Amino acid sequence: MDSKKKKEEDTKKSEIFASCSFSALGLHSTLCNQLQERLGFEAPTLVQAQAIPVILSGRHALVNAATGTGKTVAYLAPIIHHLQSYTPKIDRDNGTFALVLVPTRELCLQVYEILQKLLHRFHWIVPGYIMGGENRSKEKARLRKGISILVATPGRLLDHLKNTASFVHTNLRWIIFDEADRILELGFGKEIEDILDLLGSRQIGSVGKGNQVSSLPIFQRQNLLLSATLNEKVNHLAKISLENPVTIGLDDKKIQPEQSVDCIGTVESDEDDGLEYRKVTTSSTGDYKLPAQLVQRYVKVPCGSRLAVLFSIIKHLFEREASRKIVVFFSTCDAVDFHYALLSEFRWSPNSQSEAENTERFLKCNILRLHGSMKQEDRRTTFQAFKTEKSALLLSTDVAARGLDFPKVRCIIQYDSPGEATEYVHRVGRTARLGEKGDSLLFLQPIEVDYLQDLEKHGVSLTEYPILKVLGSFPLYGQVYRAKKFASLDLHPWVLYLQRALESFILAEPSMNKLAQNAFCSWVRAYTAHRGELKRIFMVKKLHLGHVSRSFGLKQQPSLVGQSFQTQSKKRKREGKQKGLSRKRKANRKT
Ligand SMILES: Nc1ncnc2c1ncn2[C@@H]1O[C@H](COP(=O)(O)OP(=O)(O)OP(=O)(O)O)[C@@H](O)[C@H]1O
Repeated sequence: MDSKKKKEEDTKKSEIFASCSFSALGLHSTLCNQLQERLGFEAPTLVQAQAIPVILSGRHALVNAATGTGKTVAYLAPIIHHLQSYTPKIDRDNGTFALVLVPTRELCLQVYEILQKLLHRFHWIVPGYIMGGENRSKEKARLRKGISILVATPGRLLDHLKNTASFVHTNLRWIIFDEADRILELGFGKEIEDILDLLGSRQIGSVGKGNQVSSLPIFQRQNLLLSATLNEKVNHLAKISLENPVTIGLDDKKIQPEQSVDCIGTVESDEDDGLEYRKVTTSSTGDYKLPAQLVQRYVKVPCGSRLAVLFSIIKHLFEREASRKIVVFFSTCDAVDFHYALLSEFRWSPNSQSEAENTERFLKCNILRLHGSMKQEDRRTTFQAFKTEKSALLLSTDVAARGLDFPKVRCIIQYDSPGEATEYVHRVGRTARLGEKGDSLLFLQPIEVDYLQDLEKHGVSLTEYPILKVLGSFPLYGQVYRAKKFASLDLHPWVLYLQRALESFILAEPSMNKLAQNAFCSWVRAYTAHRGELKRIFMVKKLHLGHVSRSFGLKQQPSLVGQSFQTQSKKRKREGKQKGLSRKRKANRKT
C-alpha cells in the first residue's frame, strides 16, 4: 500500500475507531477477549469509547450516534461486565437483570444473537428474547426458568408482565430502549409508560424495589435510551424514564442551551466530573448524522415510468457488479408482495422479436422479501438469508429500516418515499455501516421534489442520479439510445418497450394482476397517510391515478381499481373493528 493510501486508511479509521482498547475502558478481560474472538472487534468505535465508561459508572444515558456506529455493544458490554462480576454468581432463579426493548422482531433476534456470542464464556448469564409472533406458552416456560438479559418487543413484554406470574423481575437493574424513537413512532408510547409503571421505573428514585433476592446487592436502576435520530417523543420518554442522564454523541449544533423554542422536554445534568454532561435541546429542525462516505442521490421519475425505471436500475446495478446486496424500500406489504412476484417471474428479452422468445428472466439475482404480514418463520428465514448471502436483492417495508445490521449492503433504493426525514436516515443507514462504502437512491415524482428541501432542512442533501445515461446503456434491438435525445423518461424507447412488456406480462397472469391491484390500492392508502408538513408535498389530489396504475403495470382504468380500493378499505375497516384494532396497529399497518 502506498503511503498516501495508508494515510487515507488511517484517517478513515480514526474517524470511526477510538485509539484506546476495550480493556482501557474498564471492561473485564474475558469480555474483551470475547469481543475480539467472537465478534472480531479489535478496538472500540468512537461511540463505544464515549458510552462504555459512562454506562459502567451507573449513570442514566441518552446515546445519539449515526447509524452503524456500534451502539449495540456500547450498551451490552457494560451490562455483561457488571453481571459477570456479581458474587455470589447470579443464577436463573434471580430472574431478569436487564431488559432491552426494541421495535421489531428482527432487531430482537439480532441483539439476542450478539448477546449469545458475548456470553459464550459467561454461561451463568442467560440471554433470551420474547416477541410478537412467537409461542406464548414456550416463552412463559423460558421466563419461568429465568432469563438474565431479556430482549423484547414492547407489546409482548407487557403481556408477560401482566400475565406471567413466574416472570421474576424484582432484580431488574437496567432498562434499555434501543431505537427509542421508532418504538414510540409505532404507537407503543402507552405500553412503554405501562411497562415503566409496572417495573416501578418511571421517574426513578425507585431504587431497590423491596423484593430483591437477599443475597444480591440492592441495585440502583439504570435506564438507557439509544437512537440515531431523536425527536420530541424521545425527549418525553427521556423525561419520564431517565434520571439526571448523561448525553452522548449529541453534537454542538443540536445542543443549544439558551434556546427553548424547539425544546420539548429538557434533559439536564448539572454535574461536571470531566464527562460530557450537557443540557440537551433536540430541535425538530436539527440535522441528522449520516455516514460521511454515503453517496446519496435522487432520481426524478414521472409516475407512469416508475416501474420500468426501477427494473432498469436494479438490472443495471447487478449487471455492473453481480455480487452485491441491495435493499429496496416500499411503503406497504402489498407493494412488496407484488414487486417480489413480478421481479422474480418477469421474463423479457429486449431483443426478441416475438413473445415466445421471452424465456429469459429479466433479473437473474437472488430476490428476497420482508414485511410485517409474513409468517414469523418466513420473516426469520429471510432475515437470516439476507445476512449470509453475498449477493441478493431484498424488497422490504420499513420493518427492515431500523437497527438491522446486514453485512455488506452496497445500495439502498427508496422506491416509495419514506415520509419523515428520520425514516430516510434509518433506511439509508442500512448501508455505509462502520466506514464501509454505500450508495442510496431516492425515487421522487416531479410533483414531489419539494421533499428534497425538507431533507435539506435536516442537513441531508442529495445529488441527481444520471438515469438517462443508465437507460442509454441498454441496447434495444441492437440499437443504443443515447441520453441527450430524450428530454423525458416517458418517451425513452427502452422505458416504453419495457413498460409495454411488463403490462402484457401482468395482464396475462391473473394472480399477478390481482397482486398489482392490491398493491395499487394500498399504495394510494399509504400515500394519503402522510402527516403534517409532508401532506403538502405528497398530495394525493395531485396524483394522476391512471399514471399510478401504470406504475403497477395495470392497464385498467383507475376508476375500476378505485372501486376495489373502496371495497377493500371498507372490508379492512370491518375487520379492524372486529379485531378491535388499536391505534398502534393501524399506525403499524404499513410495515
Ligand atoms: N468495535 C467494533 N469493531 C468492529 N466492528 C464493530 C465494532 N462495534 C460494532 N461493530 C460492527 O458495526 C456494525 C454496526 O453496529 P451496530 O449494529 O451496533 O450499529 P448501530 O449504531 O446500532 O446502528 P443502527 O443505528 O443502524 O442501529 C455491526 O456489524 C457490528 O458488528
